[in-house]
Amino acid sequence: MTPPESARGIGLAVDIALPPRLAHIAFAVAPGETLAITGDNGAGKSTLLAILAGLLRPASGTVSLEGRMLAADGVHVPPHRRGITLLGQGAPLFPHLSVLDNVAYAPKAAGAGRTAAREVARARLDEVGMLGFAARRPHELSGGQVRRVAIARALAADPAVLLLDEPLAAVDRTAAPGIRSLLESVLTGRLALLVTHDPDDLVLADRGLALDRGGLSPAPSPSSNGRESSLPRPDDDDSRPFGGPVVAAASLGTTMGDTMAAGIGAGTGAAGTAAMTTAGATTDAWEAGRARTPAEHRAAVELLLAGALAARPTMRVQVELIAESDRTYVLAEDATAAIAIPPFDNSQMDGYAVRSADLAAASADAPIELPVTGIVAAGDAPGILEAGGVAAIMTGAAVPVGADAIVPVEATRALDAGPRGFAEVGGGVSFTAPVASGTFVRRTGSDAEEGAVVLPPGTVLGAAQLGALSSAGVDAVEVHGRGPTVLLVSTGAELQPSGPLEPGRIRDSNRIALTSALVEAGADVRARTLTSDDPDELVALLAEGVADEHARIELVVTTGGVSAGAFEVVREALEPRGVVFGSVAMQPGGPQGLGLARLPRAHSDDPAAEVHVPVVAFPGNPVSCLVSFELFLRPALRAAVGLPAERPRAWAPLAEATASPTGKHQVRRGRLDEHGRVVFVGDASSHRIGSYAASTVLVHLPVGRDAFAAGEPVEIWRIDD
Ligand SMILES: Nc1nc2c(c(=O)[nH]1)N[C@H]1C(S)=C(S)[C@@H](COP(=O)(O)OP(=O)(O)OC[C@H]3O[C@@H](n4cnc5c(N)ncnc54)[C@H](O)[C@@H]3O)O[C@H]1N2
Ligand code: MOO
Repeated sequence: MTPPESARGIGLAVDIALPPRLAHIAFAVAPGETLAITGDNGAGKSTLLAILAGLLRPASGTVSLEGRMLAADGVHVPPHRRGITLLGQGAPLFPHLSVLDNVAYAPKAAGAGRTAAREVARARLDEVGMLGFAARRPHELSGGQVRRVAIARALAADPAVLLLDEPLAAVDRTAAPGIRSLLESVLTGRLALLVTHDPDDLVLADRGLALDRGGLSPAPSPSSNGRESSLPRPDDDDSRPFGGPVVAAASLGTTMGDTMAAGIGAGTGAAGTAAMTTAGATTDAWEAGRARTPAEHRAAVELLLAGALAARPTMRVQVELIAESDRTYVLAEDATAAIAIPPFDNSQMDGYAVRSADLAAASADAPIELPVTGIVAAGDAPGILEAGGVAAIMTGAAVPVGADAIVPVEATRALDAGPRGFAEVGGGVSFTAPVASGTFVRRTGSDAEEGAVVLPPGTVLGAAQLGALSSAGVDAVEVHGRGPTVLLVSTGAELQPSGPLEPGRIRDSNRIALTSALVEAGADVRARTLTSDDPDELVALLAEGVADEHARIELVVTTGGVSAGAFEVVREALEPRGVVFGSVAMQPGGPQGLGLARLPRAHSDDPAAEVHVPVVAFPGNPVSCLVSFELFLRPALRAAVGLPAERPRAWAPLAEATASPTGKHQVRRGRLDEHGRVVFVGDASSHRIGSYAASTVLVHLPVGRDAFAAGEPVEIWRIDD
């Protein structure tokens, strides 16, 4: 595949503050050059690609391509007008399209007719070895196959600039060499950025830069692919193409990239399904003046928070402290057995340790009598069993060397019975049956071998897990730390935080409900109530909260003041400061706000000084804000601290017929009856927090339907765990 005409003469120049730490990075990529970017997790490599693709706005700085400004103060060329294609790590396929049409989507979006687009798609699918799967739907493919189709889709766009984020990471091992050589030919002479951990991938690049938390530096061993480009190249050390050294800019406080994530809904609008984010393919619904699907909005929230939530610190905690704590701890690393479980061969029964060969001829008619040569109690060091003798042994005691089976005491007869039916040392025991070697012996390491992984990362440490760690001699483990520190601000002049209610006032129940929800998702919460509809007061409160050195706020969540009323305090305060407000085609939770807010820096001598903080603005209705939290924020927060992101999901038939707004994905509250059918609790009104509290499931009624019949299966999320 040769690069398109449009790739000729292009150079990419980047000079930005990179979230989350706003390290100043500057570099250029020459026409035809492939630049590899390596470096730490969480340093911002994927964020950098998202900024170049136009999915995120840089907090400050410029991105230009062939002299054309793509991003600068006041400039944001949308993703589909950049001529840049991003193959992101997720790069999900459209679930409702065939493999062929998924790949044909890219050339079609670029203006090709259906037949021509499909022709291109077939060629690309052939190159990745997936032509035989053209008619299949994505759910019929393995993870590695999905990745190959995503690669084909990225290449089918034939972009002037290609951004590849760990392109081979999810490709099955057998297919990887073929895909690598395909990429090699695709990248030849094409301007590309390749983010990778895999040293083997560096062969694809002309040059490497390492990105760490401080910024960029030349990669330790920039590897050349040996290709000779006839196109002009930057200087060898051009991590500083603009003359100055690469410096880490002073942190502007808590930060994250602004976003107007491009998202393509799954078409069904099913809440919670990951949105498609393919730069170059589409534009953001809000930017186009449309409502986002829930999936699109979830993707936008996740993009906004990607920097704040990535690579959070982990910590080492004593197993004993975890057992005593009421916090939920999640393993961040493999826990490996320091000692085997069990640590030595031991008896599963009270009885006699024997050499099975000695009893081979035993039968009821011809019992074998053997002398007791010793007694082994649990805790005794293992002894030796000589041939022709047996040892009385207790459950959990070490099996003597030489013994290979245990016969329970009740299956024997002591010739001179001592205490509890056991023969005394020196007495005889009669055996009436042979015993297979290994019987009732708990072998060393049969539960976990020494050095084996007892529990993988992501394990929630409950009673059994902590017991296993203790058995395996693990005294301390690496666990996830807390999630982000969140400033939760509920707004509304009607709110009364405490005391007997005055006329027209209500309790600030969102503050209580969302504090609990955020804590359950691992966050640290600082909650405030703004009992005013004055935007300046909200800005002052936020600026003050974010400036608090001790709190180190990483995310602001607000409730209320986002819709169409006369006093929409959140919208009025934050719309001019970079937060974007729009609709999500769902009910409840229709009006939403999201973005990186530029706030005045409190206590600064410079009146122009700003801090930037991500803001997720939920509607004020109590059900709306909790459902919004469930769909948009909870998964990302929980995933960031290693907790299972999603609610347990299932399908269940409706016990009763219901109506739903056609143009919206509706989320209702319900319970399961004794036949496992969904019964609604309360109606769809979003003030009914009491009905919500009595519910055990959230019920999803997808967009595009206005009526659901009794007996029809619907998706439910369990919220009672
Ligand atoms: N003309 C229109 N009116 C409304 C629209 C619309 O599109 N056009 N959208 C409705 C929808 S949908 C929602 S949801 C709400 C969202 O409103 P706001 O986010 O602006 O929230 P408020 O107006 O401040 O409050 C709504 C509702 O919730 C109660 N509330 C607010 N905060 C709390 C709290 N902390 N604790 C308990 N209850 C709270 C508040 O008293 C209101 O009853 O707008 C609709 N209107
Ligand atoms: O969409 Mo509002 O959130 O009905 O209730």
